[in-house]
Amino acid sequence: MTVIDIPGSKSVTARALFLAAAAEGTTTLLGPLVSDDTEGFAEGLTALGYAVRREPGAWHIEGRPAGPGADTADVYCRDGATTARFLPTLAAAGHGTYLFDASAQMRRRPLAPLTNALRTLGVDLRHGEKEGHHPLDVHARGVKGGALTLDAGQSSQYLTALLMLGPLTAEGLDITVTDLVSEPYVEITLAMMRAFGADVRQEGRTYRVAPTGYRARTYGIEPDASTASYFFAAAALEPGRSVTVPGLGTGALQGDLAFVDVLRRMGAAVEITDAGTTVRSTGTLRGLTVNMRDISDTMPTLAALAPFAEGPVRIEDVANTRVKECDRLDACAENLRRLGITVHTGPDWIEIHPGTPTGPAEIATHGDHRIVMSFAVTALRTPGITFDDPGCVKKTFPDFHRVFDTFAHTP
Ligand SMILES: O=C(O)C1=C[C@@H](OP(=O)(O)O)[C@@H](O)[C@H](O)C1
Ligand SMILES: C=C(OP(=O)(O)O)C(=O)O
Repeated sequence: MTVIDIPGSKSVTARALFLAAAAEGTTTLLGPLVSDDTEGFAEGLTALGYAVRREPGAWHIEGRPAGPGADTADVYCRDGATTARFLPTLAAAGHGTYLFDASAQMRRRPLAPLTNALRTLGVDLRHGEKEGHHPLDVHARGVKGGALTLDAGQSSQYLTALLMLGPLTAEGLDITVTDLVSEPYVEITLAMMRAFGADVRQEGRTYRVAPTGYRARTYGIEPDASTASYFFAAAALEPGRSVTVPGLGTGALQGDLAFVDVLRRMGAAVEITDAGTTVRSTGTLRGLTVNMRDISDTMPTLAALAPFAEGPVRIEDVANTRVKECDRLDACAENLRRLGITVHTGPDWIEIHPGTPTGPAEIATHGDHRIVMSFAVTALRTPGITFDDPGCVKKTFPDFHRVFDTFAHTP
């Protein structure tokens, strides 16, 4: 059995940084993810005038309940959608003029439902080049609050950003969603807001947030469940292998841990305890049809594992994976075909047929960390796989190649 220590969750670290910055007092985050996304978030906070002190294993943030310390700031959000969507929302609660920009891909990714909602709340917000996209200027003068209707059918991050804004408004916020993807990420948001002292209630499709502000605390970041999926998939693939990820067990916040239920349906042995999760190969990997709307960051992991299943693997309801770091449905199909695998795709689905992937082949990463980490699983059984941009794993797991290679060579 191999035990793998997975770095901290990107989603939990990003929320914790927002909540800590908005809280009364100084927060210490234990085990934050150190990667391009979360360093970009922390640097964005620093640019906005928050005091963030980073030491190995612990980040300390002095909260500013009244909003950013800077009157003006230029914030570069890099490639991280949590940064690009959460930070302008945090800044809106303060007083000042803040300019936000992001990577070329992040500029392409949608933002309009969030920025329109902020405008409905009275925030003076202007898009610099294209309506509904980065770059944007926020002329902040506090947010009164009120009621909103939101379409979060393309990204739950719009809802998360607005929920976290709620306690910082003068009168509170009621948000009614007409559509919602990636719902388990909203559960993370609600749990973490409450852990920082917020009063937020869900009544059907309406979320009611009271204007309480947040309280600082010491907060431990759990390992990243999406990152763990590559190791779980590798364990399910390799006869005789098993992997245990400590710290991701029954109490885990992240919905992406449900990826192990998909592996269980395919034939892997899965055990989830209070202490962690273990996946073991049984030598069987069945095909299946699975809806991954709730856990779509693990769609590429399953797609890359799929050729080794005994029957076709069909993944449904994942349209929003087309607006992530790349168009992930097309990127998975393109790369599987490069390996000689038969694949069909539709607007929101992909179907992968059993086959023996054959190299040599270069994987077109499209700068997407998840394409690299997913096809590293395929590469365990496919000699000759290389990546056109292996370094793009820095977005969430800079040390991925070393850790995965060590894992692959440990019996
Ligand atoms: O809130 C979050 O931390 C995230 C929500 C999900 O995005 P969508 O809601 O856009 O699917 C997920 O894909 C992303 O990696 C992180
Ligand atoms: C989609 C992702 O990231 P984000 O939307 O936070 O940029 C991801 O990490 O797979």
